[in-house]
Amino acid sequence: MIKVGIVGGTGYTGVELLRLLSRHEGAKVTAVTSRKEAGMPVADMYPSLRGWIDISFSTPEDANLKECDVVFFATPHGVAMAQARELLDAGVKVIDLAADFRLKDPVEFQKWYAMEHSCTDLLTEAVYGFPEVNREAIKQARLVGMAGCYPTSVQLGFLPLLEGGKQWIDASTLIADCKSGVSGAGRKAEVHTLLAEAGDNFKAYGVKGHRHLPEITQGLVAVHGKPVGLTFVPHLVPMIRGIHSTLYARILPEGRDVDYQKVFEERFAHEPFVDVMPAGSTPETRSVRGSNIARIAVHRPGNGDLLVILVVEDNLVKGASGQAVQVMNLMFGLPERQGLDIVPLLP
Ligand SMILES: NC(=O)C1=CN([C@@H]2O[C@H](COP(=O)(O)OP(=O)(O)OC[C@H]3O[C@@H](n4cnc5c(N)ncnc54)[C@H](OP(=O)(O)O)[C@@H]3O)[C@@H](O)[C@H]2O)C=CC1
Ligand SMILES: CC(=O)N[C@@H](CCC(=O)OP(=O)(O)O)C(=O)O
Repeated sequence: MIKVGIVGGTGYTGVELLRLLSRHEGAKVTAVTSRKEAGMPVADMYPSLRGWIDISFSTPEDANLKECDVVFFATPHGVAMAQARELLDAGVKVIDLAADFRLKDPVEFQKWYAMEHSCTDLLTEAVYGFPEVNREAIKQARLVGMAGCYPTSVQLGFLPLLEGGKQWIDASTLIADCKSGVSGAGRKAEVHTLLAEAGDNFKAYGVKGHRHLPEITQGLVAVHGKPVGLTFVPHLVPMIRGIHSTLYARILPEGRDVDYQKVFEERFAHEPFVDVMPAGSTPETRSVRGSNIARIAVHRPGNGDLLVILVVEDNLVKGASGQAVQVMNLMFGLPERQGLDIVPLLP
């Protein structure tokens, strides 16, 4: 049984890890931290976990994290990089849900996250937590920087079109028009996520530049092997969970005769958590709610030169904690689907 520690167990991704791991037959949560709620039983704060999780929050100092086999950081950016070295030296594997180990270039990290990277020596070793591209590297990794929520959906949608340097679409004019539910902003109190601000409202943000832009670009360039130009516009929509990404790509003459439905179906045929829907489908965020599945539909309106790819995921599951459990399974040689065979929740 893998002993799991979670730093930041009171936040939305932390409690989602607790929910998923409570049913995992190969792993047990032995330590979970909160600075503000230390001493409180997890089930007192989250009664949905009564009968499933029987431990209390500890301070990060008291949590005996070095006795775990793996520690998840479900914390704000900057926390994992301060503790990763010590845990790795103690033989503990580390999975960071924040962005500390996503960007390979520390200068880019400082530019987008407004903080200096405190352990740049680990950036080379860290593996990007995106199984559909990095599965083999993840299996060997001690340290994984999980893909972000928007970056997971956008990269999944563009992957089959760009991988291996394909020249079917104009890679310099990609567009990702993305919408997220408010749980994407975390549980901390902020004015813009109040019901009276975010409810019955729909707005774009980060249009000038969002911190996920360099992460998505880094990933797409790595699979394409050539420069990529992306316009990424996130929006906040009045729902709790879910991301809906509408992606646009201009087809080049070389790509006019390609059967894109077939390309997507073949690319993801063996992926346990990516569902390519039948031609003409319009996936809904509620069709993946609570599950680790991303659903994709490919459209070519009027059989013209523009491809429209629709991707939905649950930001807290495939966009965060579910994908992190998928990565843990790979790192420990467990079946990839273990603990993640979940039917989405409707309505
Ligand atoms: N929400 C989402 O959809 C997604 C989030 N992520 C990333 O996951 C991480 C967590 O996000 P989310 O769960 O939404 O955040 P929340 O704000 O909901 O929770 C943050 C958690 O971290 C703890 N924490 C805060 N500061 C520190 C610190 N300095 N040291 C130790 N613990 C700390 C908090 O508890 P306490 O203060 O009591 O210690 C709390 O449990 C973030 O980096 C986020 O970017 C990734 C993908 C999707
Ligand atoms: C709605 C909302 O605010 N979403 C967050 C992204 C979610 C998140 O926490 O980002 P990571 O995946 O990088 O961890 C944002 O735009 O900053």
